[in-house]
Amino acid sequence: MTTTLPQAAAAAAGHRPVRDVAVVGWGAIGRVVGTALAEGALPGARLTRVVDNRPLHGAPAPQADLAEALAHCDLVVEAAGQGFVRDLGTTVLTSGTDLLIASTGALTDPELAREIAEAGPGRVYYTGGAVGGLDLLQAVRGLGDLTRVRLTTAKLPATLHQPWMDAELTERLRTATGPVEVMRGTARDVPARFPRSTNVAATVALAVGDPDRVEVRVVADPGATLTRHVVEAEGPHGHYRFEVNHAPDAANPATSQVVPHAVLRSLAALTGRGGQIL
Ligand SMILES: NC(=O)C1=CN([C@@H]2O[C@H](COP(=O)(O)OP(=O)(O)OC[C@H]3O[C@@H](n4cnc5c(N)ncnc54)[C@H](OP(=O)(O)O)[C@@H]3O)[C@@H](O)[C@H]2O)C=CC1
Ligand SMILES: O=C([O-])CC(=O)C(=O)O
Repeated sequence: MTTTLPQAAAAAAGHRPVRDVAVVGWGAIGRVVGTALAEGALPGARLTRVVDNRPLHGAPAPQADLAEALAHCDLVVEAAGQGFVRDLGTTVLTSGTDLLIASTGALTDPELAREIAEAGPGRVYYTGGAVGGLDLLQAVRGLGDLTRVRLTTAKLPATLHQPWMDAELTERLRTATGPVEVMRGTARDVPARFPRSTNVAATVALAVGDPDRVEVRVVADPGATLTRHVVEAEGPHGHYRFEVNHAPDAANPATSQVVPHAVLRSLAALTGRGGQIL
């Protein structure tokens, strides 16, 4: 059994402290992340509690409410949805617990973004999730502002249907035989309209530093058996294009299969594991 030492003592003894992790949201992302942690996939982290709206059977750690989870962890992985970040993100941080967020779309609300940024002593982190190239876009900002940033997301129509859509758009999605543009906007307004499908826009905005600068197109494509995200950016020092095509999760095709593995990669960095590309 691994023993957790207090951080300072562990550092003095040359040991890396083991992070106690609670996963909130036991769905397409949380289930893979939590199972991997419980199986010891990440030596610097262990699963201590699982939080979900529904009663769980066979989870590899005790199910708990958030208060109990916070008493048994020093890091919460949010894999629940934007609502959790909005309602309970600051609760996690003010308890002194770090928070790794997947539902970055919640941060497009400027007031919440400010509250989360100012809350502590816990620290907030964001996973890159389904998009890549964010490290480079952040680095490029050191040379000056990007002048244009665009994200095009194409997904299967059923994953993009929303309660606010009118009958005509709903019918166009249902009967689409080719790509249908369902929204054009910015990373400020798109993630709130597609809360389970376009957090990537908000994540690109976090890398770029400005949600209003990121132009977003959301396309429903019956041929998109792979979910596609294309990030294009340009500035005085160069231009950049990152395209990813992901297999969707079988049970929840709104989410790409790679996302829990992006979360695990974020966790590996948080545990201070060497040999990481940061
Ligand atoms: N950054 C990125 O690239 C991506 C981010 N995401 C974000 O991650 C979230 C989770 O994705 P995914 O795992 O696919 O979603 P799933 O719907 O598969 O799983 C989410 C689980 O969390 C539960 N849940 C929701 N709200 C709460 C809450 N407040 N407290 C406890 N449990 C809760 C849900 O229960 P119930 O269904 O009963 O509400 C469900 O069991 C998405 O909603 C999205 O915001 C997703 C994909 C990519
Ligand atoms: O998983 C994906 O491809 C993207 C996604 O759902 C999101 O950004 O919310």
